[in-house]
Amino acid sequence: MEAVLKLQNISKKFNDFDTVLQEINLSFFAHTFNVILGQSGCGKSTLINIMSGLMKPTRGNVYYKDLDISHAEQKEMIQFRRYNFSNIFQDYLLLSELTVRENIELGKTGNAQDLEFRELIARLGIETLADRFPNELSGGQQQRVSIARAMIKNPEILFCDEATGALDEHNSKQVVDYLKELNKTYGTLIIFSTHNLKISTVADRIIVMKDGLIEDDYLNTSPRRFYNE
Ligand SMILES: Nc1ncnc2c1ncn2[C@@H]1O[C@H](COP(=O)(O)OP(=O)(O)OP(=O)(O)O)[C@@H](O)[C@H]1O
Repeated sequence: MEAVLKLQNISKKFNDFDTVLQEINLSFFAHTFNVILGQSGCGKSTLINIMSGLMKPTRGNVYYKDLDISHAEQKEMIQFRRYNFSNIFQDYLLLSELTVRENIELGKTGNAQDLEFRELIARLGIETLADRFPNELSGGQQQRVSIARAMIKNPEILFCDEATGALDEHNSKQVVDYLKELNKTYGTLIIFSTHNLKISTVADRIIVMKDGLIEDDYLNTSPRRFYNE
């Protein structure tokens, strides 16, 4: 099977002394749900930023299929990311003066690849919330809106950096169940970072990070669902 995303010898230093990532080699395959598991400060966000093209590595290369995205010009990268990648973060980053529908529609490309709005919000269990404003929603609902905004362009890869970090256990499990559903329905390759071992059990593959290194990398033969079984 050919990798969709391939990291070769990725290292990152923020100054001459602190090496945050050391010689990381990883390949990610189409339609899979991957978790990067590690304690706070081990380098998960830095790795996700580099592999999604938001940050340049100090050394090494990131390939999307045959394209080296780690050395692309910023303008080229913005255009590339617009159609192929989406990121979600711990903060939902919704615009408070826009409704849920308007926030989600910001993510559209206007191309045929865009998903159908109604179907997508139904898959995320937020179909009754389209006309509300973000401050009328719970944290879990706001994160599902930010997932819908990221997903509406039907990206090939969805990067989720501590996307459940601000949620309680119940809402975290619900959000990862919904992500799993999107991964199955649309075939989106998901790369999800977390420090929460329980949350990682939904994944097809678990990559364990420690101090800027990959400590373990294994397939999960029986990925679980929390609620929607
Ligand atoms: N822009 C930066 N400048 C200097 N050091 C940085 C910068 N960004 C991150 N670091 C350092 O890199 C290390 C890894 O940080 P990173 O945010 O990647 O870890 P993490 O595993 O995502 O942690 P968390 O789960 O707390 O977000 C930390 O020691 C952090 O202080």
